Parts: sequence; structure tokens; C-alpha cells
Amino acid sequence: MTGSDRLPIAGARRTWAWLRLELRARWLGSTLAVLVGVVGAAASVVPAYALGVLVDRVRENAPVSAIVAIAVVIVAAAVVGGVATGTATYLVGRVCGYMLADLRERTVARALSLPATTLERIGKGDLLSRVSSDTAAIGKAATSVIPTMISAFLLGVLSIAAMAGMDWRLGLAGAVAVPLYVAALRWYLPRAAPKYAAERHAVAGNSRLLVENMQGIRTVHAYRLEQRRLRDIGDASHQVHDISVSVFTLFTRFVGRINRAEFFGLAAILVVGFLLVRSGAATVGQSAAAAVLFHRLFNPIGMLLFTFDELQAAAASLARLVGVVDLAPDGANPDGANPDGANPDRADPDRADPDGADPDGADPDGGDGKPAGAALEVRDVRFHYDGGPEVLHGVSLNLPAGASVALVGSTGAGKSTLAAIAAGILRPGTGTVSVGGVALPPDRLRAHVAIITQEVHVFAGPLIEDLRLARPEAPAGEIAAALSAVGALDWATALPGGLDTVVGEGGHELTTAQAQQLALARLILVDPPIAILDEATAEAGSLGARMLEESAAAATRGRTTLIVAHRLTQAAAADRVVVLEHGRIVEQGGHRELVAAGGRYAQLWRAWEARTPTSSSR
Ligand SMILES: Nc1ncnc2c1ncn2[C@@H]1O[C@H](COP(=O)(O)OP(=O)(O)OP(=O)(O)O)[C@@H](O)[C@H]1O
Repeated sequence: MTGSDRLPIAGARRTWAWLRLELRARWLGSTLAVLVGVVGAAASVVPAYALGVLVDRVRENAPVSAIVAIAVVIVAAAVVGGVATGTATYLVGRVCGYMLADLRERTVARALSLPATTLERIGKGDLLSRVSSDTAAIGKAATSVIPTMISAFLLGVLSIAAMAGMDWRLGLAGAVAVPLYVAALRWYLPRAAPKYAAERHAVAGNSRLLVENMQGIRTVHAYRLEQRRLRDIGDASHQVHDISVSVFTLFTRFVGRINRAEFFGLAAILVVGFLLVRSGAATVGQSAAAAVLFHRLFNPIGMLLFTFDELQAAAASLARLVGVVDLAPDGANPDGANPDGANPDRADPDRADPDGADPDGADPDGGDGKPAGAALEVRDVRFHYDGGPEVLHGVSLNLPAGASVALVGSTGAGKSTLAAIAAGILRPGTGTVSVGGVALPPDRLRAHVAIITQEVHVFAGPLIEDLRLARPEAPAGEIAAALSAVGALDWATALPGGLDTVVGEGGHELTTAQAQQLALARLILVDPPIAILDEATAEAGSLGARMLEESAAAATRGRTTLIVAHRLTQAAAADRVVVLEHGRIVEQGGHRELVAAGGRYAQLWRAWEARTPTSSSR
């Protein structure tokens, strides 16, 4: 798989920029969280400091009242520290939580706006893993790792400052550990970053493989691919396992380096403290307080360093989410890579025509005008898939309003591609698609053209809700009329729960023909001026196919219709037949006219008649 087969990942600079922008937008909450965190850290330093004073007072045989006063300070500081640290954790988690919710919404919104071809190419597994496990990784960091790190960092800075406040040499001794910690981190981070990225990549690949195989389970069974697919999944799982083990090994070596830093830091404080006490430059209490302060840091510094890997994992996840958010709505990567794989020199329908002239009066900027009527015109369209050869070589097609045109041709001629371009599902490399004389970009085209493809999806839920997807406010009467028009009312009302029967995954299973009738009923409810049927009847057996042809005819009556016709009886019934071969229109005209002409269509028709003798009755 090439790099463009995956969703893009934002670079470090872009991820930081996103983070800065989000923090700036929430500056009040962020500032408050840091301020409360500082109060918490300061209050946490006080007990250790007070402990040192206590040691000195005890050694000086100070009165009980002095000891009690110190004890009160320790208790009060502990309470304030606990409350402030808890509040800071809450505030940080809140700011991060809102940022994450926003990011997740934007990721899902952008993912839903991706063209079907992009989603097909990248597979849904990668996307699912981004909105699920990547979001979970960031969520975990937001609620536990980041608050912990902030409080550990603040505590570390204030503790060193407190040690230096007692005696600068104690501060310096404590600071001995800092370069060792930094060295440990610098050793670890560059090794860990690619390992975490590889781990996430492998996990995403694994989940993609699982989703693909579950979705294609019938094909897997049909071709007896179970063992091979299981082997692939096993290999992918082993890869994840191996990477996880190497991540853990690296982590334990990192822990060893942290322990070394702690050892040297504490040893330095004890030695310096001993020398200072012996020379009379510091008290026993101060040296003890410095040692306690430093020891008190073991835990938070450990947390700070240990959670760095989780922070890195979260940063890798964040880059993956920002990568999706930054995708152009058509799936193109904003940094110039083009994951959609459409022509790099493709015409941008939102860009003004450099010539400024449009012989048909189509809007020169490609789509601001209002279509007048339901004529559909495809002009000079060229297209190639993802680095593949060109499959349409300058195709032009004209459907007057209300006309029905059948598109026929051999397998791989480009019929489905042309249909998808005419419906606004694919963006043409060059050329335009116009409705009512106005060239429209794909997203606007979809408002005028509805397409039914062979892969009709039945959404899980009550059948009536499936139909209401087309028009949520459709009254029951209209839904029944739509079902009746396509010949589906009888079987739909005969279902165990009538129109409320739960269909789709996990529910009542519909036949392919029934699912296609539902799609045709949805078409009636959407009521588009232009309809495109791509092999809507090809799947069914011959009796079912004839019934579906009638359903399709009812659903498209009065609409400008383009039918990708594999059953040539559909072509015979259309106003005009267009023959596409190798990405070029080679013939067009009425059915009788083309049969009489003895060209490619006549050839196809003879072959069709030979296969299905009853069709000659048409
Ligand atoms: N998603 C895709 N990625 C890459 N190439 C594709 C894709 N879909 C179709 N093609 C290629 O584009 C060419 C035209 O395919 P298309 O499906 O449009 O032909 P068709 O006439 O509809 O064929 P059929 O009648 O078999 O459905 C074929 O060579 C096909 O292999």
C-alpha cells in the first residue's frame, strides 16, 4: 500500500500550531488552571520545608507551642495543596476535554464529508481507529497524564527553588540530577517516538484488516479464504505484539536511567548537606528538608518522565486527528499530497474559467448560477483513478430534461465511472457536468442528481426509518405511496412488524431485489429532477430483474434519467442508447436505429438476445 492509501498525519509544526491556537482560544481556562497548579505545588513544598524547621526547633529544645505552630502550618499546607492540586487537575482536564470534544466532532464531520472513493481506498479501519483509539489515547492524556505532568513540573521547579532558598549549594546539589534526567529523556524520546508511531500504525493496520474481513465475510467464505485471511490477521497481530514488546523493553531501560539520576541527586544532597552542617553553613533541619524535598520529587518526576511516553502516544494520536481535520473536503491532502488520487491537473470547478467564456452560457465560475431545468450535460470529461491509466477520454453526453438515456458497453468501459461523475460522487479530472445549463461542482451536483448503485445499503433500524432517511418529514401516506409505486408495499406490509420491522444488520434480512426496491422508493421520496441508476437491476435473477425494471421505470418516470444498463431490455426501453467503449462514446441513437445500423450496439443486442431468447419479444 502506498502512503496515499492512508489518511494523512499532520507534521509536528502543524500539530503544535493547532494546539497553540486552541489554547489561545481558551486562554482564561488555561491560565486559571496553571495559576491554581502553582498554588498547589507551592503548598506541597511547604510541609517538607516546615519539617526542616521542625527538626531544628526540636534540636534547639523549642517550646511545644512553636512545634504545634509548625504542625498546624504543615496540616494547613497539606489541605490547601490537596485542594489546589485537585482543582488544577479538574481545570486542566476540563480545558483538554473541551478541546478533545471539539477535535473529535471536527474529525467525524470531515470524515463524513470525504468522497466515497477516498473512504474506499483508505479503508474504514484507519478512520475508525482514529476516532476511537486515538481519541481515547488523547482523552486519557487529557484527564490524567497532562494534569499530572503539569503539577509534577511545577513541583520540581518550586522544590529546587526552595532548596536553593535554604542554601544555594543544596539547590545546586539537587540540580545535579537535572542533567541526568534530561539525558535519560533525550536518550529515550528519539527512540520511543518512532516506536510509538509504528505501534499505532500497526494497530490501525490490524484493525483495518479485521474490519475489512468482517465486512467482506461472505466473499471470504465464498472463496474459502478463511485460512489465508486468518494468517494475515495473525501476522498483523504478531507485528503489533513484537512492536509492543520492543516498546516495553525500551521503557524498562529508561526506568534504569531514571533510577540512576535519583541516586546521584539524593547522594549529592546528602553529601553536600553533611559538609554544610559540618562547616556550620547549614542546619541539620535544612539539610534534612532538602533531602526530603528531593525525595518527595521521586514520584512526580517519575510520573513526569514515565508519562512522557503516553504524552508522545497522545501527540502521535493528535497528529493523526489533526491530519484528518486538515483534509480538504474532497479528500485531498492540503500539503500537496493527493490521497484522492484524482488528476493533479484536474479542473477546479470552484475556480473561474480563465477564458471567461462559456458557449452555453454556463456560469463561468463553475456553479454560482441557478440551474434552469433538469437537462444534464457532461462535457469533455477525462478521468483516471489513483495513479492508474485514464479511463474516460473526453466524454460528452447530453440528456435533455425528462429524457431517459441508457449507457451500455463492455465490462470496464467506464460506465460506472461516468455515472459517478455525472452524479457528483467523483470529481472529473477535466471537463464539466452541468444541470440546466449551469456547470456545477460535485457537492452542488448532488443536490440535483440522485444515484442508485448496485451496492444498496439497508441501514439497521425500522424499515420506515430507512425510507425516511430520504426525507425525514415524509408522512406515512407518502411513504406507502412510494413503496406502492415500486411494487414493494405488499411484501413490506406483510413483514412481521409491517413497516416498523427492524431491517438491516442484525434485523430482518431483505433480498437484494427488496433492498433495491427500497432504494427506488427512497428515490421517489427524495424526488430529484435527475436520476442515475447504475446497474440497479443487474443483480437480480431474471424474473426479479424484470420486476425491478418496472420498479425502476416507475421511480424514474418524469425525471431525466441515465441508466447504466446491463440488461439490454432497459436500453431498448430508453429514449436513447449511448455505447461507451474503452472510455469513449462510440455510438448513440435510438434502439431500433442502432440495431439497424449493425454497429457495436447491434452486436451487443444480438449477444443479449442469444442469451435471453425471451427478450426478442420486446
Ligand atoms: N475504484 C477504482 N480504482 C481504480 N480503478 C478503477 C476503480 N473503479 C473502476 N476502475 C477501473 O476503471 C475502468 C472503468 O471501470 P468502470 O467500473 O467505470 O467500468 P464499467 O463500464 O462500469 O464496468 P462494469 O460494467 O464491469 O461495471 C476499469 O478499467 C476499472 O478497472
